[in-house]
Amino acid sequence: MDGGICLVCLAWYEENAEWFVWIGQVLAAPKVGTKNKMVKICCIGAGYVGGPTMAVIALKCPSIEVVVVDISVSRINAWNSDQLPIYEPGLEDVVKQCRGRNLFFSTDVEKHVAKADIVFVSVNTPTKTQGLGAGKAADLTYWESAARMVADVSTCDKIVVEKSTVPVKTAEAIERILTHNSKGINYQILSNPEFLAEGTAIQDLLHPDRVLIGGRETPGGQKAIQALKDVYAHWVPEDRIITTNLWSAELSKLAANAFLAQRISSVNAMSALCEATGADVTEVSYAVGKDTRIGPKFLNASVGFGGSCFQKDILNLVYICECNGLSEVAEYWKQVIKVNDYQKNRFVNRVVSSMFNTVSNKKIAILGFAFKKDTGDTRETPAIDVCKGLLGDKARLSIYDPQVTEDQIQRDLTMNKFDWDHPIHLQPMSPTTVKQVSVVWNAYDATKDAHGLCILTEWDEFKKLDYQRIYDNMQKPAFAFDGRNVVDADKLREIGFIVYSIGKPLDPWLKDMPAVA
Ligand SMILES: NC(=O)c1ccc[n+]([C@@H]2O[C@H](COP(=O)([O-])OP(=O)(O)OC[C@H]3O[C@@H](n4cnc5c(N)ncnc54)[C@H](O)[C@@H]3O)[C@@H](O)[C@H]2O)c1
Ligand SMILES: O=c1ccn([C@@H]2O[C@H](COP(=O)(O)OP(=O)(O)O[C@H]3O[C@H](CO)[C@@H](O)[C@H](O)[C@H]3O)[C@@H](O)[C@H]2O)c(=O)[nH]1
Repeated sequence: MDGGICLVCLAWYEENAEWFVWIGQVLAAPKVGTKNKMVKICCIGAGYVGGPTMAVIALKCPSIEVVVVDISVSRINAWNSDQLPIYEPGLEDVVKQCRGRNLFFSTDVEKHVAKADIVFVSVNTPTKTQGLGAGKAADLTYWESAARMVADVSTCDKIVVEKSTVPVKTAEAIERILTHNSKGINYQILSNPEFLAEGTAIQDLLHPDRVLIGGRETPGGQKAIQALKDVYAHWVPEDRIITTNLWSAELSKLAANAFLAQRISSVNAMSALCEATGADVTEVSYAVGKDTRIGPKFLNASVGFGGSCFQKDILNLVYICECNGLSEVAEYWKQVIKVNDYQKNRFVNRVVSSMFNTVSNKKIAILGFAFKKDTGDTRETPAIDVCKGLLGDKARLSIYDPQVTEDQIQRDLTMNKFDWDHPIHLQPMSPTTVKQVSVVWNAYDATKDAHGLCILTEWDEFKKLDYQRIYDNMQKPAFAFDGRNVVDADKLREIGFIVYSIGKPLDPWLKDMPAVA
């Protein structure tokens, strides 16, 4: 009789197995964001992304407690002081409104991770410098150690959010680490890549074009997506919150950066052709960008793109393509970086060849060192390559940037490629200095007695300088090389400068100089 009942049950269970699995997953999904429970968010990594992103979440969600944790004591101390560790317009105001209310910065990583419902992981994911995939693949050491720590210390169910930019399929690896010894704790992994740009981070976070959330297509995964959506819904319109599967979200981040960087390399490639033909790259960009299918943004020719993301993420994409046997696709994206390197070299060659083929012992003023305006960030800034190129030709450099310290500049000019994003280099380094380099605190000191000046960052103040005063205090002939097309070249020529602007018809002086490779 008993056996008969069991058989009936079994048949019924088999018929409804899918339903049972669904119910099981819903019950097992992390109990996050349920009514009457204050959601606790912890973000691992208090850097350029973790700090501003969490500050905006805290600002917009007063009912959520947000703690940002980091292993770097100096960074956390700075976040808790009046001198925030990063410069971003509007950031200080947001932090001041929330810090101590529902926004906290701490080095007590384990304590805060243990209790959090949602853990964002926003640690650095630099390019590997050694071993398999060195120079291309993403180094996930910091991500992996963060994930292992989460698994070790967790005391409640968690949604773990990939905020860092990671290779596609990373979530699978993270899932394995978390669930291998889960001690009954349920984890859901979400991919929620960040699209903010530095210098406009707060505005980008307050008014994002889109928020992307990728998760598993299981009921548990969907529930986790909804919990994160609920956080963003405090201020982001629903139609801007896109949900996808995990791999689409991970890959979309790399794709977006590759597309953006590709536009810059395209316009920079055109700038070389403009110089050779007498076309003007600004006019070409304007005409091309007027096509609504192309659009006007991100078409400014420059000395090259910089920043911690574009090169790293494209190299990562190239590596993933190669690993998947897609060598033609890998080659296609590699070209974006090759053109960027070409553009930086072309600029250095132009400076040297214009100045009688040598800058040895000549003073060159470098105006701007950050990778773009409104940030003090120098990671992968084109200024590093340009300065190293000029130093290679034995120039003496006098550098001015309104937001970058002497210590940072010296460190950047002595560091090896790809080393900058590894935590050991976030610590103070031995005071090796490049003797041919001096760092000054205004553009007039930098240019005094200089043979030439190079504008490498588009800081607004460089548009408004008194170029007559600068010219009067420089050696003659006085050269101006505008790597960002910020100055009025005609006005400078009237003053007496010999001017080079990226992608513009060449000054007669430069035309007569030997061809630039
Ligand atoms: N900078 C940007 O504009 C930007 C924008 C979008 C995405 N991203 C991506 O976001 C991620 C973070 O970038 P970032 O610019 O904020 O980097 P960052 O170097 O400024 O910050 C990362 C922080 O993580 C900390 N950290 C590393 N391992 C840790 C650990 N195990 N526990 C605790 N803290 C740890 C480091 O000390 C550092 O302070 C990267 O993957 C990057 O590609 C960056
Ligand atoms: O028309 C342009 C636009 C930008 N740049 C240069 O490109 C680099 C990158 O600029 P930007 O993209 O504005 O700054 P990032 O902070 O590096 O932001 C990029 O990288 C982030 C990290 O992944 C992403 O989140 C952002 O969406 C993406 O724009 C800088 O050197 C700019 O000067 C140009 O040369 N020409």
